[in-house]
Amino acid sequence: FQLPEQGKKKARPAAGARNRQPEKLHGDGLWEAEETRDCDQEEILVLTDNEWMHYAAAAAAQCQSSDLKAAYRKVDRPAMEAWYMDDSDEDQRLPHHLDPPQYVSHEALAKLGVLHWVLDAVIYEDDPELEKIRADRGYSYKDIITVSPDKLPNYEHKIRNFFEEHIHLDEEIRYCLEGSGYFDVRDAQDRWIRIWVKKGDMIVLPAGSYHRFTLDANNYIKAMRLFVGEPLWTPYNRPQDDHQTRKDYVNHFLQGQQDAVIAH
Ligand SMILES: CSCCC(=O)/C(O)=C/O
Ligand SMILES: [Fe+2]
Ligand code: NI
Repeated sequence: FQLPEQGKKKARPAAGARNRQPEKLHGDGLWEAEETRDCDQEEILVLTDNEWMHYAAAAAAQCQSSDLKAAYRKVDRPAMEAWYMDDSDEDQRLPHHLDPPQYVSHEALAKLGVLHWVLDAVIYEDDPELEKIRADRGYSYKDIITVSPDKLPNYEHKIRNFFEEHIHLDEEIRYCLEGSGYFDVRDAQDRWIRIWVKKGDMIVLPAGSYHRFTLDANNYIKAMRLFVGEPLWTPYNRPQDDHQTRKDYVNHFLQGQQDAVIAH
């Protein structure tokens, strides 16, 4: 693959893909890398998702400009989707969109303290970008969990517990290496937001945030679990409103957003 020269090249999703429903952007979508070699010469490369991942990763690794690096990372695959949930009792593995769907931006997730990166899961065993995040955030511990009916011992019991609304006293950090699943979080008005995590998505749910996890209809996820120090996976099921970790989360992330709604 050609690598970008600083400031000269742009990359964007294939034009046809932009008008499709967000779900269809995943998987077998094609990407275009538009390379401007000099002022009047342009070349469009059409790449598969996998090729594009490698192209973008290589470009980011060799590029000097941090602005350009960010631009390449941003478009290297479709954004992780999140949406408000309906309140139907149907199978938890279904998407549970509102009608019409109401998507939630990454900025709105960030206000709830939910962090997100897209990494190249193909190279997870030796990925400088992952190692940088681990070093920056002190994620000294890691292991891998596979959640599927045939791979996870005591599957039924565990999947039930994952879907009980709970908090942890530390961040919940998960990096999806294969498959997919839903992490549900509460917004400041206590509405459920469903976050669809797929291969390459790494998310952090803050300590004290109510959340739950379920597989989607594919029934399979392989994820890296990370932690600062010795891991504690203990869930504290809702209600935990008197727990100091919960109070700290509410004060830090939700209070301002709740006040803003009341002021309207
Ligand atoms: C994909 S990791 C399984 C879910 C989990 O570990 C957890 O703690 C959910 O809240
Ligand atoms: Fe959890
Ligand atoms: Ni993001």
